Amino acid sequence: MQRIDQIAALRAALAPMRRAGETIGLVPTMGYLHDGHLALVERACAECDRVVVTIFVNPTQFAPGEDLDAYPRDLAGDLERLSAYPVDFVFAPTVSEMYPEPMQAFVAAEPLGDILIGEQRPGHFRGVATVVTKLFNIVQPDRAYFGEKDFQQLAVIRRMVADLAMAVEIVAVPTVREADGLALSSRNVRLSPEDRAAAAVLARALDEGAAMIGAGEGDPDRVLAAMRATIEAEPRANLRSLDLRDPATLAPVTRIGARPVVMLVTANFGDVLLIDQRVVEGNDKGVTP
Ligand SMILES: Nc1ncnc2c1ncn2[C@@H]1O[C@H](COP(=O)(O)OP(=O)(O)OP(=O)(O)O)[C@@H](O)[C@H]1O
Ligand SMILES: CC(C)(CO)[C@@H](O)C(=O)[O-]
Ligand code: BAL
Repeated sequence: MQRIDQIAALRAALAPMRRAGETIGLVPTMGYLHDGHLALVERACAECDRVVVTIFVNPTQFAPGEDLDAYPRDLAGDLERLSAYPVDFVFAPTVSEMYPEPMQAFVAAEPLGDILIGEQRPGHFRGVATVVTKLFNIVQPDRAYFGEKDFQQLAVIRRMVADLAMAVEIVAVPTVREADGLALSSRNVRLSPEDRAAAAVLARALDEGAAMIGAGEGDPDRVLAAMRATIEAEPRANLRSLDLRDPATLAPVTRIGARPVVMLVTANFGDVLLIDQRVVEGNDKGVTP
């Protein structure tokens, strides 16, 4: 495993591999790696001849006042964790390597990036779409791996790749969870012990919604009301958003039927914003019991 921090050096190292017909997998991350990231790495290693993991806390996806400075970082620990996998390159550029000059070209992710989390974090998905495009241009991967936990991010990237005819296959990896259901996230480390324990309520609410839908509930408002009550019963949770949407378009769903739906939640515990999601297959009853 080779650590590279220059764009030109990574391109030079990958070029002969690409010419030799080897497939290249890309796992973009912001570091502070946990088992969720490692599930992406493991999948990439299983499916691609060469694997590049990128570690870059991208400033352009953080709005002023967000947690850019507080975002956890541990490059030495990340390299140690990655050394257990057959990763070829860890690309960990500095901000000035990625953005040597103020940017004048961006990838807009609209309107999909303006709704839901985009309303809470204006400009976030423009920053994500732009840096992911830049990473795609640097690495030119055959496949790129993203977690379902960041469900809207995955939807934005899929649309970007389709709309702009990017030659990369997007692979979605299921969310890895703690024993109590909490989705692994780099930000979990910033939770107080009390908030960490309380945060499991998000996964419990998602389970509850899934169970209602599985039992035949067809009214999204009833599902969301039950989930909201569960989350609001936890005093440490500050619910920011709770939505039930079409997984492909993220459009609101008025009736749950045979088609899958996705439940999306964001909540603050202290100043830490957590997100979670769950896709449910829908039900063929479409009735409110
Ligand atoms: N629990 C998880 N299971 C599977 N994939 C995950 C999980 N958490 C993050 N990922 C994926 O890892 C990639 C890098 O994510 P990132 O570095 O932002 O980590 P993160 O833990 O999501 O951080 P944060 O939630 O604090 O933003 C993304 O594609 C993300 O969806
Ligand atoms: C995809 C990504 C690495 C872009 O900075 C980031 O948004 C993340 O870690 O999910
Ligand atoms: N996992 C998404 C990156 C962010 O929160 O900025």
